[in-house]
Amino acid sequence: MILIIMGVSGSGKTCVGTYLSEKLGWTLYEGDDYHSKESIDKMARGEPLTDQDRIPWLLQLHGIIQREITSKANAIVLCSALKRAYRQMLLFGRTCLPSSDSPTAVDGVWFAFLHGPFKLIQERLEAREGHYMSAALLQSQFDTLEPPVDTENAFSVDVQRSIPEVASDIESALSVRL
Ligand SMILES: Nc1ncnc2c1ncn2[C@@H]1O[C@H](COP(=O)(O)OP(=O)(O)OP(=O)(O)O)[C@@H](O)[C@H]1O
Ligand SMILES: O=C(O)[C@H](O)[C@@H](O)[C@H](O)[C@H](O)CO
Repeated sequence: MILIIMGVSGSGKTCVGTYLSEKLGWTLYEGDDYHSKESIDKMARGEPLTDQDRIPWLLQLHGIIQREITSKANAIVLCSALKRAYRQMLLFGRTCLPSSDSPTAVDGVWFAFLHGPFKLIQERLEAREGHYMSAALLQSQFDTLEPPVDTENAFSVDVQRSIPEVASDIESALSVRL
């Protein structure tokens, strides 16, 4: 089973993913670790990434997902995956381009979409310390976001709850899909 935890910056991907990885013993891949230095510097300057910035990053994560599927492992991948085309690229690599009109899924790969009100996520980002991503980029994240649809093997999780509760909601959603 591959769980891709997605959502805008500040939605809680790292906190919830780390909590779940430790609880379930699943391997955790933090998508931020695979951004280029140029992309990180760009975000640190308060500039949103473009599709071109994200493609090599998404293709790296696609390679990881493919490898984990082949080894029949359980793993958690943290990736904003804001656009449907990005999610298709995570699943199918370059072959998904141009993105098809009808998104498709891969058996055993699920997207947990962390969602919540702009103001709450903004407050959490503003309180976060030691991270290059500024709260000033949050609006561009919401502007770019295309919430996943059911045919993408996706489910939504409300982040207006504690980290353990959000994690428990993800576990419950997965348990009825296993
Ligand atoms: N459910 C929650 N309840 C309270 N605080 C939370 C919750 N989820 C995340 N936070 C806090 O919000 C901030 C952002 O969380 P986190 O870094 O996990 O988000 P992210 O989606 O990984 O962000 P990015 O994509 O920028 O890395 C952190 O300071 C974290 O402690
Ligand atoms: O797609 C993007 O714009 C980035 O992945 C952001 O969503 C992340 O929040 C960034 O990696 C900081 O962690």
